[in-house]
Amino acid sequence: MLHEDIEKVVFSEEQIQNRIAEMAKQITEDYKDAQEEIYCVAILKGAVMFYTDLVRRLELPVRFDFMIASSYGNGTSTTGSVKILKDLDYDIEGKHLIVIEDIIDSGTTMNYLNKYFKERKPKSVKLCSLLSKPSRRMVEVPIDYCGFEVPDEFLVGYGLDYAEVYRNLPYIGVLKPEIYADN
Ligand SMILES: O=P(O)(O)OC[C@H]1O[C@H](OP(=O)(O)OP(=O)(O)O)[C@H](O)[C@@H]1O
Ligand code: HPA
Ligand SMILES: [Mg+2]
Repeated sequence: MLHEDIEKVVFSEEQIQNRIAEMAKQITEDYKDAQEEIYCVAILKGAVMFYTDLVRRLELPVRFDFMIASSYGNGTSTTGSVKILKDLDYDIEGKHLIVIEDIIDSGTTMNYLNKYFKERKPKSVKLCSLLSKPSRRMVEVPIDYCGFEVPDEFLVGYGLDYAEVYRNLPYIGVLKPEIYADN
């Protein structure tokens, strides 16, 4: 039903948490002299776990903001069309923005959102993603802080879903092939 559906664990809870601690240290160092507060924007739902674990380790004054963007539906490849289901709460003009994502896969979502952010004239925008799957990239997306590069496998857990399930796993893994509806 949950753990039983996992074929293999790709990153354990401990590996994820250790890497997040390193990333948070780096970000804290990079922004320590920033005069203004930092706007940390989670791209939900996938980024929920990573966001909350990362921001609590940042030793910086940050503001929370959330966008909800969706493009995968119930499948394992992008539909190519990104829907914004919730917009930012704040006006980001002149602000430092750190965009926090769970995964950059084809790059479609972040390519779309990058244009959207730039139109709103922030002072700076950096992208922080726990995972990157470079072999699937359809459009180039520069990642400023990347947790792990992953091979071409559909991953679940730690925020990542298949058909909205498995987000609550504390680790990241690959499902057994028989779980996929299109098999
Ligand atoms: O680089 P891409 O190919 O665009 O894939 C990455 C995006 O796909 C996932 O979101 P999804 O649309 O599944 O929504 P979710 O966050 O609610 O799961 C993930 O959280 C990223 O936002
Ligand atoms: O590998 C993935 N797993 C879950 N959601 C995703 N969205 C893009 N890539 C993935
Ligand atoms: Mg998803």
